[in-house]
Amino acid sequence: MLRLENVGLRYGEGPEVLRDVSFALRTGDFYFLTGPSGAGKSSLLKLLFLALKPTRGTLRIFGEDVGNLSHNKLPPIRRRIGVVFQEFRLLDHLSTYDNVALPLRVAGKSESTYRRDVMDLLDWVGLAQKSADLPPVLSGGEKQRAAIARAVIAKPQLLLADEPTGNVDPVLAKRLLHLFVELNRLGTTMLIATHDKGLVRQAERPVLHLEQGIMNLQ
Ligand SMILES: Nc1ncnc2c1ncn2[C@@H]1O[C@H](COP(=O)(O)OP(=O)(O)OP(=O)(O)O)[C@@H](O)[C@H]1O
Repeated sequence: MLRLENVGLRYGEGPEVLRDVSFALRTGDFYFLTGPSGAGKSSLLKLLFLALKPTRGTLRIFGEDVGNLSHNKLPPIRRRIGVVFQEFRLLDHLSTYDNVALPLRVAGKSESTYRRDVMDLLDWVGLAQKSADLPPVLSGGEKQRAAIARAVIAKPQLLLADEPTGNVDPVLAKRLLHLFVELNRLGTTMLIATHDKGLVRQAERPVLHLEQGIMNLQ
């Protein structure tokens, strides 16, 4: 479902921050992405979410050579991908409920078909009491859980998550891991960037490790 061959990335005229990265994910895979700060994890996730294009090499997602696709071909591919951004990117003028429901609304679903699912998911991530609140009054960990709920609500084919447990305590991290495992069991391919060694140990999934832009399978 996703294949990188000798992918390189540089920002402007700067040095390469990803160098000859090659790996493939098959449908149903569950990988962690680790590496020290500045290794290139977020940059790699941005490539996979089509926010950036490789400066060399090839990147295929869902069979499409996305490095060479025109901009108007990208949105339908993006809609098949759920993303948890490191900085959450919630919409401040929408309630927590409306933020989480957004991917379903954008997909043209009517509220009566998803209201129960959104409330159940908010309940699972411990935000049922906050469903009417706007993001600016949520704590960092609450925003993170809302961002995760929004990324998973539409059961995407691929989930990319950047430090999804960076702002929550170990008990909540375990609960969120359970959510990712369940989503993966239902067919979503997972790539989760994390510094959380406990999370990686508990999940017992393979690890892609980036170091100065070079990737190794651990
Ligand atoms: N927009 C940008 N313009 C120029 N350089 C950038 C940009 N974004 C990231 N970089 C550089 O790319 C390199 C990799 O950064 P990236 O954010 O991908 O690392 P990371 O592994 O996700 O780090 P962290 O764990 O701290 O989030 C760093 O040297 C960073 O300074």
